Amino acid sequence: MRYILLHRFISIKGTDMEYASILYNSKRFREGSRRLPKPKRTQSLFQLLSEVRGRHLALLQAERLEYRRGNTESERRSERETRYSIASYTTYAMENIMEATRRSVLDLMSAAGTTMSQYTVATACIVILVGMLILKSVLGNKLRLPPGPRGLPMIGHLHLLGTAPHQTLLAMSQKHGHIIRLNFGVYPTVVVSSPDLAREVLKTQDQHLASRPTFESGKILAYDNQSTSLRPYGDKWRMMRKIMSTELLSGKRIEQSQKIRTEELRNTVEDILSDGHNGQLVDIDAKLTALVLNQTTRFNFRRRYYGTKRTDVAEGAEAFQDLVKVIGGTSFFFPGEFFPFLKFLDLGGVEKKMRKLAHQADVFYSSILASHRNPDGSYIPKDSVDMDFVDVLLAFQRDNTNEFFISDDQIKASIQDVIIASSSTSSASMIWGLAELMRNPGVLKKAQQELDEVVGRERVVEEGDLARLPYLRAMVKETFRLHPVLPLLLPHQSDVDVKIGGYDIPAGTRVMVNTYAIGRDPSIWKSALDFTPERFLGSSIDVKGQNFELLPFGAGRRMCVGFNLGLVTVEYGLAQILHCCDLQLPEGISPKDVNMDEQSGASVTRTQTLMLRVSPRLPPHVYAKAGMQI
Ligand code: HEM
Repeated sequence: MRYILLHRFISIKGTDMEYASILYNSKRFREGSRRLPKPKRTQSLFQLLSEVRGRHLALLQAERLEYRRGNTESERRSERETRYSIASYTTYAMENIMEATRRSVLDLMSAAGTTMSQYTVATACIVILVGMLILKSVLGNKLRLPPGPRGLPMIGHLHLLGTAPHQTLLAMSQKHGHIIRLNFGVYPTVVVSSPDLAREVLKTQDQHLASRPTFESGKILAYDNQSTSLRPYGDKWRMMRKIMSTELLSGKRIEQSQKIRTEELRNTVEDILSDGHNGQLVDIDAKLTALVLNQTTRFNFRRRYYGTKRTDVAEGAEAFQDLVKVIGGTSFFFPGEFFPFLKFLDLGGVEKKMRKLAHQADVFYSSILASHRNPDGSYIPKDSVDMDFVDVLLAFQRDNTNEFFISDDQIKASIQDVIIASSSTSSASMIWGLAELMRNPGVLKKAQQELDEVVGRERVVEEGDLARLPYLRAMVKETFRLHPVLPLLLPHQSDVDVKIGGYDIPAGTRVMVNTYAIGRDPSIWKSALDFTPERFLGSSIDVKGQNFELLPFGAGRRMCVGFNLGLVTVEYGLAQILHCCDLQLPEGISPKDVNMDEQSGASVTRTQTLMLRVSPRLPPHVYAKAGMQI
């Protein structure tokens, strides 16, 4: 406390407070200070203060540099140890400023009544000044925090969130306003729910809010939060993001991978129609999940792990499918995530389960890396069109001219990132779209009519046709509006004190944008809860992060790096299925009975599996021409 109060008059800035508390809480830091010699009695308060200030600022500067580099917590810790001596001196000096101040006061008292020396007068002035500054920082620095519901001691508002937090937060914003402040365990969190506030977070203040919180689950499951999506904002994050956007997700690479998308889609249509033969119900969730996972793993490391009738399913397919199922079924909600001081108890054994899962996943990622390193030490030539994402990362690792080294763990974290980020989102979006179409047969009919008019019935739809299918694309936007699969985006975190909507948001606050609430706001959207793609026809509203009323991929620095790929995957996938398949609800179920209940996991999905009757829509020779055996 003394450290923090003194800190405030040495350098009064939010981020510094965060660094200071990290340092103050470090055990080695405090131990170090005890080993240092006592201050000289002759050292004046002035001398002590200026020395402390110099050393203290050097330390803060170094700490800031680490933050800017985007180092994870363990990387920051190890670098901090090397600056241990500066840190310990600072604490030692802080302790002794108190001592010097006490001595000055005693001097002042003993000087009273006798001749006051110049030194005593100056010291008295400083003591008064320091006292005033401390008082100001304690009393005068009242923050204007956003409103919010009353929370419970310790747990804050965690108990209110339920199984679909975005819905609870929408209800709270209707009661308390478009910006609310909550505590999730020990973490203060601000949630905004209007386009204007979203713009402030993701555009105006983007620079200060582009970091991510440190997740306890990410420490275990994402190699100490080393994935692009979880890394703190800084140089290392920038480097990984650049590799992803230029090497993996550039327009050219997406175009080159069109063949993979087409082949996998045709396999899926074949599979769906074969399963639906004789009026059998088809598990659409399973088919679309397998589709996107095959597209993703082929695109990133040339393997496919799903497909019952095909021979090119890779070795270890069962292990991969099990892994995906376990990740999907694991709850990342555990007490240690919100109360780090309870972590050692591992209540419910969740942490133990996560460690087992992390080990299982690591074995799989290690095998992918091994298969990309030829036994004779040769590699796929740089700039070859056959290079996949893992090849690109390994080439980067070998190139020692780069500013940062990419470790194997970092590559594994990136493989996991692309698998989770691309598959769970794209398949869930397609399933939501199909469920809405089954609830709205008029929209389904219009979308299929457009396909027949533009593509006809003598060939199957191609990715190049999408530009000429405005209704289908409007239908996809409407799906994103009502069913954003990451409705709160990923949490952002402020790294300095900022203002949002006129409220003070102290450094270290987690900030979320409720795109679900924005998408359903009746003051923005007419008949907000109806599924009406027509609202986007002739409208300039897009999903590319420029229109803050529609943000399925976020906006700004942390916007989804794969949004182009995600969008084309969803549009092309839906177009192909709608064009090739006649879709019917199970007998006895009417459109209004289609259940739209939601559950939150890696992304927001339907609670019920979408089961449909499916039959061919096109003449048999068209499927044969496209290489499908129907
Ligand atoms: C329909 C499909 C997709 C949707 C709806 C979606 C949505 C999102 C959203 C909302 C975010 C968080 C933005 C924020 O925090 O402000 C995000 C981040 C991310 N997405 Fe996607 N995404 C999709 C597909 C993909 C694909 C195909 C990839 C490809 C690899 C991908 C990779 C990522 C990554 C790496 C991040 C983290 C970016 C960062 O923190 O810098 N996503 N996505």
